[in-house]
Amino acid sequence: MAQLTITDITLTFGGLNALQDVNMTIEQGLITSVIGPNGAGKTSLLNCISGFYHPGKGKICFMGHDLTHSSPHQVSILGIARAFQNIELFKGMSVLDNLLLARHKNLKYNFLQAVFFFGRASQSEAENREYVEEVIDFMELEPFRKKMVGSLAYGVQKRVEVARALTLEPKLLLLDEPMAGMNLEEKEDMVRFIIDIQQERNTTIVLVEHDLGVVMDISDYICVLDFGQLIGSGTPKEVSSDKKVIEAYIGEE
Ligand SMILES: Nc1ncnc2c1ncn2[C@@H]1O[C@H](COP(=O)(O)OP(=O)(O)OP(=O)(O)O)[C@@H](O)[C@H]1O
Repeated sequence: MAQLTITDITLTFGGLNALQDVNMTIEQGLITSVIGPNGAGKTSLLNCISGFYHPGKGKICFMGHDLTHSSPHQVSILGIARAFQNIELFKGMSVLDNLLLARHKNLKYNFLQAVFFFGRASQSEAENREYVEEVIDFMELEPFRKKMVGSLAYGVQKRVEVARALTLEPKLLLLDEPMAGMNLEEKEDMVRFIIDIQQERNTTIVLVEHDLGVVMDISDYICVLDFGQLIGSGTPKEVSSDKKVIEAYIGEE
């Protein structure tokens, strides 16, 4: 079943079409990877889905909601979370505090209840903490929970970035190069986490990743962009034997 449909979107910067007439369907529960050479439009696509950019033309629908012109906050409330290519964490705060802060949007109490910390305020706070602790456990971040994010190894920071997105209880998780700059062991760990997020948390994943070995291994479906246009899509097997794709991208590797 389609969870997200992208219909004919075009995004222009000055005279440059970062995305041109792109159509894509993201199926619920699957890992869909978006690949393409540098500058192909992959991050621009994630920016359109997550409300940071608004396409000049076309439509983006998520579970029946038109989010073409929604803000990042509205998109996140609908159940789409994103882990950024450049880690977007507060480096001077602990892992636990970063995750609690991200979860802030779920607080369900008014100003008075917050000031006196009664009723819904204390209950909501307890539920948030419980959820964050579960995410810490799931992402195996227990040894780092009180550590400042800035003091952690890069691979662990990337894992915290994914955990931050998970605290929003996403139905759709957008991962922008989650393995960039990682060593082999860190990559293997991240691959395992991505598969667990899909299978155990029943979360749809859109993955932008340059490591084609990883992409071919874990994707259910692959979309290939080149100069802002969708030039191919299909299963890893279909895409890897698509002549146009080989010419534009895989042939370069
Ligand atoms: N804010 C912006 N202003 C102007 N041009 C932009 C902006 N964002 C992206 N672009 C341009 O749009 C095109 C697509 O960029 P985008 O970052 O989406 O590509 P990408 O496939 O993610 O590349 P990479 O793999 O290098 O991250 C590029 O030519 C880029 O220079």
